[in-house]
Amino acid sequence: MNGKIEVEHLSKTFKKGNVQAVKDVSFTVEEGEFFAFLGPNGAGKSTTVQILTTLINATGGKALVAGHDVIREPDQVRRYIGVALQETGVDPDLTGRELLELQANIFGFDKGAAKKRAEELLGIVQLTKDGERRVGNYSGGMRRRLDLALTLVNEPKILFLDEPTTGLDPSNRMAIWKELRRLNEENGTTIFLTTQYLEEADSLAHRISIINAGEIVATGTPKELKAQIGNDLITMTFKSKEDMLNAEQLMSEHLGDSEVINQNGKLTCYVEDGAKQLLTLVRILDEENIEVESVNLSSPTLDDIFLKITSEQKEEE
Ligand SMILES: Nc1ncnc2c1ncn2[C@@H]1O[C@H](COP(=O)(O)OP(=O)(O)OP(=O)(O)O)[C@@H](O)[C@H]1O
Repeated sequence: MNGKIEVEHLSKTFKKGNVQAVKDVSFTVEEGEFFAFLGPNGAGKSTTVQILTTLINATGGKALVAGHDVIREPDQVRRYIGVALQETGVDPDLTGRELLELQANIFGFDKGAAKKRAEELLGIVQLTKDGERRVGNYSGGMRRRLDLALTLVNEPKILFLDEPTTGLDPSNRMAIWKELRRLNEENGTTIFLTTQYLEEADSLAHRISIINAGEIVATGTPKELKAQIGNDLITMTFKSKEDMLNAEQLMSEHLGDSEVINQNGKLTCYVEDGAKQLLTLVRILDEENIEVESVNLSSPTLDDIFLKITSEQKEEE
């Protein structure tokens, strides 16, 4: 047994609607690695998690989890993994403690051991004082923390988390982040996490793959990904839409088409020598009497990379 995830040319087409949700995806997650799958709604993140956790079958390619084939040896795979999916159906009438004890029973703990494990896990996810409340009355954040505790009952070697913090307030998000970091660092748990939040992937993961429309479009450490898009980022806003469109044209002529992105009323561009380019651009716009409202020069964040890669893809399509 190893704590690796090995994926080769994985594809999934849903017959219903003929949707190709995952297209020829390959990656490896090393034992003990914290890996994030980052992508927008509908990118194929949940589908990939469902395939890797044996809940649905791929229509092409191959995946090994903990050294076992997800299609031929699903029972072996399930022995070593923990899964927290986006929607979990639990009985709302049971208390948090009862649910944890039930889960421990399913994993073969006897009554005493199940009680002990439930107590430990309630402590880890800071739900000890809410353990006797019915899960139906838990808040969203409490539910997520309970979901995480449920996945930890059998001390999985590999943990799959599908958007574990979506919709949570900052303090609940921080509590989950802290626990995930601890599991990865202290227990050596391999973690595969999907997220739409760039700062989440940036802050937690050793490596990130960006997935868009079923395809991996970039992979690297957060630092490598940031380095991919050039040194500096210039952002400008304009007094009017007309000025913005004219500026877009002029800036594209100066910098080359692919370098200027028009998004949410702003123009952004990635350049090697930010300060020098900024002066040139302002001069060009001024000559044409285009009124610039604000100008900003900064280093790129993961957010910017994501925007750049996905907008390049849209252009290709
Ligand atoms: N059971 C299904 N039948 C048909 N199409 C599906 C099914 N499940 C997912 N899809 C489609 O596959 C694509 C990928 O969906 P998926 O849920 O994997 O994306 P996601 O990245 O997890 O998005 P989100 O962040 O919204 O959860 C979408 O177009 C979705 O509509």
